[in-house]
Amino acid sequence: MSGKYLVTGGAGYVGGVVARHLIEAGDEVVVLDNLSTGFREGVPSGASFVEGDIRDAAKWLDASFDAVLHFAAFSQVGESVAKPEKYWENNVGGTMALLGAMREAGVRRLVFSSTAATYGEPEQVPIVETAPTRPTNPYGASKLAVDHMITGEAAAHGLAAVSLRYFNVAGAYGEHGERHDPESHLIPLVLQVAQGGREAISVFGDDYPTPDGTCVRDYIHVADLAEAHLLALKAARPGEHLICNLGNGNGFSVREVVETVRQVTGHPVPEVVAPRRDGDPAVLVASAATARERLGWSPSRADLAGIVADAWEFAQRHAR
Ligand SMILES: NC(=O)c1ccc[n+]([C@@H]2O[C@H](COP(=O)([O-])OP(=O)(O)OC[C@H]3O[C@@H](n4cnc5c(N)ncnc54)[C@H](O)[C@@H]3O)[C@@H](O)[C@H]2O)c1
Ligand SMILES: O=c1ccn([C@@H]2O[C@H](COP(=O)(O)OP(=O)(O)O[C@H]3O[C@H](CO)[C@@H](O)[C@H](O)[C@H]3O)[C@@H](O)[C@H]2O)c(=O)[nH]1
Repeated sequence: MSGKYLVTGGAGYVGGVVARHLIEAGDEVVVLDNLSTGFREGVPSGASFVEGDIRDAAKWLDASFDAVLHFAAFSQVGESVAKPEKYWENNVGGTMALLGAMREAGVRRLVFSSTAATYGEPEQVPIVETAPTRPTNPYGASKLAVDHMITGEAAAHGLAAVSLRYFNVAGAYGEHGERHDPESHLIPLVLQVAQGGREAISVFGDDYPTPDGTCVRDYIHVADLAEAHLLALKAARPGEHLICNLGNGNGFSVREVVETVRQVTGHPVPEVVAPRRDGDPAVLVASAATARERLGWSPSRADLAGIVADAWEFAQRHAR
C-alpha cells in the first residue's frame, strides 16, 4: 500500500536516494529542505519540493502524512568540534521543533538518521546497539540527544519510531551521489585526487591502534541503506523506539580505501600523512544483526570496490 511521506533533508545525499526509492515504490513524497548543504537538483523528480527549515515544519505537516523520514542535519565531525553550537542548534533544536509539529499534526511514525558517531570509541567491534554511547564529538552527541528525545516521544506519546545508525555511507544511485561543498568525506575526496582535481589525499593520522595505523570504517552502499528505510517504515510499532545499526560488518582502513580507488580508477592517488582530525574514533564497524532480525534487512552491495566504482561513475559525471 502506498503512503505519503515528508522527507526532511531530501535535497541531500542520503535523503535524495531514499526519496527516489520511495517514489519508485509508488509513494508520494514531499521534500522539506533549506538547501543549507543540499542542492535543488538533488530532489528526485516526482517529489514535491518545499524550500524551508525543519524548525518551521508545522507550516507544511498535516494528518495526510503517514510518516516523516528525518535526514535534515549537519553532519561533519570536524566542523562539529570547531562549532558545537551549530550542531546543537540545528540537529537538536530543529528536531525538537519537528517532533512538536508531528505531535500537533497527528503524524505518528518516524524514521530518523542516527549515526555510528553516537557510540564514540567502541570497547568491542562489531558494535551492537546495546554498546555504551560515549560520543567523541559534538555531532555524535547531538544525534545521541535526538535519539533520547525520540525514545521519550515514543514512550510518552505513542510515536512509532526507528533510528537507523548508519556507518559510513558511500556509493551512488542513479543521479544521486555524495557531494558536499567544500567536500569533506573520504571517498569523494580520494576520487577528486584520482580525477586530477586535487594533488594528494591527506591521511588524517597514521598512528591509530589499527593494522596500518589509519582509521577503520564500515562503508555501506547508499542503495542498501535506502532499502532499510522502506523496511523500517513497515517495522515501526506505536510506543516503541527501535534502534538499528546499518553497516556491512567489514572494516576498511583509510589506506585500504585509497588503494581501492587506485585499483578501480586506474589513476595514481598520491597520499600525504596529516595530523589526526579531532573527534575521530580509531575503528567503527557495525553489527547489523538487529537490522537483519527486526527489519529483515541484508545488504547486497557490500563489496568496497563495487561501492567505489559507483561513486567513481557519479564523480565522473559531476566533475567540478
Ligand atoms: N553520509 C553519511 O556517511 C552519514 C552517516 C551517518 C549518518 N548520517 C546522517 O544522515 C543524514 C543525511 O546525511 P547526508 O550525508 O545526506 O548529508 P547532506 O548534507 O547531503 O544532507 C542533509 C540535508 O539536510 C538539509 N538540512 C540541514 N539542516 C536543515 C534544516 N534545519 N532544515 C531543512 N533542511 C536542512 C541540507 O540542506 C541537506 O540537503 C544526516 O542526518 C546525517 O547526520 C550520514
Ligand atoms: O581527507 C580526509 C577525509 C577523511 N579522512 C578519514 O577518513 C575516515 C572517514 O572520514 P569521513 O568520510 O569524513 O567520514 P566519518 O568522519 O567517519 O563520518 C561519516 O561516518 C559517520 C559514521 O561512521 C557518520 O556519523 C558521519 O555523518 C559521516 O560523515 C576518517 O577516519 C577520517 O579521518 C582522511 O583521512 N582524510
